[in-house]
Amino acid sequence: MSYRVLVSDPLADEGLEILREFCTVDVRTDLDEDELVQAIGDYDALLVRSGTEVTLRVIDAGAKLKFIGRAGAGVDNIDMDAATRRGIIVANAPEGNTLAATEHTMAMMLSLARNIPQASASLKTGEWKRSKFMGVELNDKTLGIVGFGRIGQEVAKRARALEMKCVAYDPFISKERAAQLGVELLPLDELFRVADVITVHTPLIKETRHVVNATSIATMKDGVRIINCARGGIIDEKALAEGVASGKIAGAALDVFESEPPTDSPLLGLDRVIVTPHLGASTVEAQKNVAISVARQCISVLEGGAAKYVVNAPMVPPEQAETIEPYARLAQKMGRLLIQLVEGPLESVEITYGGEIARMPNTKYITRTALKGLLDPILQMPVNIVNAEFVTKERGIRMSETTTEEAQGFKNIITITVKTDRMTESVSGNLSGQNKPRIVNIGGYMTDLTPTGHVVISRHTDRPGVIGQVATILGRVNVNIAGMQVGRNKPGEEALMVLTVDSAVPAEAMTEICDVAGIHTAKHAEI
Ligand SMILES: NC(=O)C1=CN([C@@H]2O[C@H](COP(=O)(O)OP(=O)(O)OC[C@H]3O[C@@H](n4cnc5c(N)ncnc54)[C@H](O)[C@@H]3O)[C@@H](O)[C@H]2O)C=CC1
Ligand SMILES: O=C(O)C(=O)COP(=O)(O)O
Repeated sequence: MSYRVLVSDPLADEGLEILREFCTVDVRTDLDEDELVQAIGDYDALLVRSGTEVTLRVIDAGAKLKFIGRAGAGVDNIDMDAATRRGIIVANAPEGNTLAATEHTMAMMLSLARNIPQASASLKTGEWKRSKFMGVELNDKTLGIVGFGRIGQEVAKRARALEMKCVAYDPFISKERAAQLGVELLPLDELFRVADVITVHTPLIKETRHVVNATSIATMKDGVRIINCARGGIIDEKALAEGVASGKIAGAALDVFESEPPTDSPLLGLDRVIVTPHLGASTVEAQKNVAISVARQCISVLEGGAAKYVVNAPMVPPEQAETIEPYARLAQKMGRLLIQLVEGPLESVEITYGGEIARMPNTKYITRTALKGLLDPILQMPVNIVNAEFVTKERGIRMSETTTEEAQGFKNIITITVKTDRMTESVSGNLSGQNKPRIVNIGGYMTDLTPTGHVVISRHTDRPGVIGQVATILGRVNVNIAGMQVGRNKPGEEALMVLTVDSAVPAEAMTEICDVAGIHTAKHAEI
């Protein structure tokens, strides 16, 4: 059991059992931030729910951390930039608790409409007040759904069954998808104007912070009811409390809060506000689902594999992996070759996808592996698929990815061009029959190189005697030449020579080769 996993929020036994088969697992749900910072250095993975703030300090202290798993959907409690910079894979379990959160939302809406929590509490104190708890029907009312993703859509299906009219706002969902579910997409301001009940189901991001605020509340119907089973912070709690206190808002149902647990929130003192302590995902079924999902992803990542729901790196669906992976491996080798051919700090990297590969949806993934190939050999920190783009940008290296139909006579071609403060170099590669990787062009000269092992790549004046001298030097240091290719554009001008050799070339021999009359540049590279 070489891997150690820290579980810092309650996780269902079904997940813990899977983890324990492969790892040493510590469940410690009582740690504050300082204690977590103290402890995390010993662990390869951290699994959380919403109760743990995975801050920059925690991530920085997690020297061995490779994986942070969120047993649930929302990842706003994890410092994503910090994890990404460190190359730590963050994954969640976004599907496992959708129905639990949906059903909780429906329960909240029905409770709001019929004052069930208040009536229950009143009766338990010995009262019998039937007129005080007069409710409203949901039938025929308009439900406004802000955020029409997994939960928003499931809520809509159930609200339609209650014969509510459903309208939704989500800038990333098509009208057609909404129409299939009998839902009309509206601009947000219009949704706020027409809805009798508003429920929010977005992630908490800067665009959604306080979307329900004093200004938007003023545009809503008098007597509107508002539900938040998504994230505290999507609704401005102060504005909500004022709206409820003034009677503008007939009631609010909250499962989540800006600060959890909410201590001195004015909302807790209002009769017309019903609350639950972040119970949206708290069903036996959902907890089993999310625990199993993160446990499996955790083990897969620790064993060098992929995670299904990575949040901070491009994901390749399993059915596309077979096509994409060989290109990713080629691009990584091209990056690795290029970095050994150039001198000086990198200024820009340009990656062009030509031919059929240009139409594939996962070029971002290939780009990151190319960047890993380029940067991993020269940086102290490990560069991987998670942090490759982040590290590139952080180092001020301009990066561009272009796609074109033009494939220079091949079916597919990838070209990587790098500029440093003193030179430009490019490498093109493709996959030939049976996905065999080839380097087909270096710096504008055609080649046909299998990218493995040691190579010497030189530019020289195309005249008799130069190649012979290089071969003599290599012979003298006992480096066997396995293959040779020379490319030139015109006789007598510059030519590019690629020598595949069976072992590394000593530095002194490379210096000697560079000094041969007629040699312009010469580099040894291991691909
Ligand atoms: N109370 C609880 O225990 C639970 C809460 N949640 C929370 O519910 C929320 C929704 O979860 P899912 O439906 O699973 O996520 P999802 O990712 O399937 O859906 C979120 C939707 O919000 C949309 N969106 C993004 N930016 C938007 C914007 N600016 N305006 C409007 N819509 C925007 C996205 O396009 C997406 O369709 C999340 O905040 C999640 O953390 C989820 C599960 C349990
Ligand atoms: O999945 C989510 O986004 C949730 O909010 C559920 O939170 P929890 O795992 O119950 O702390």
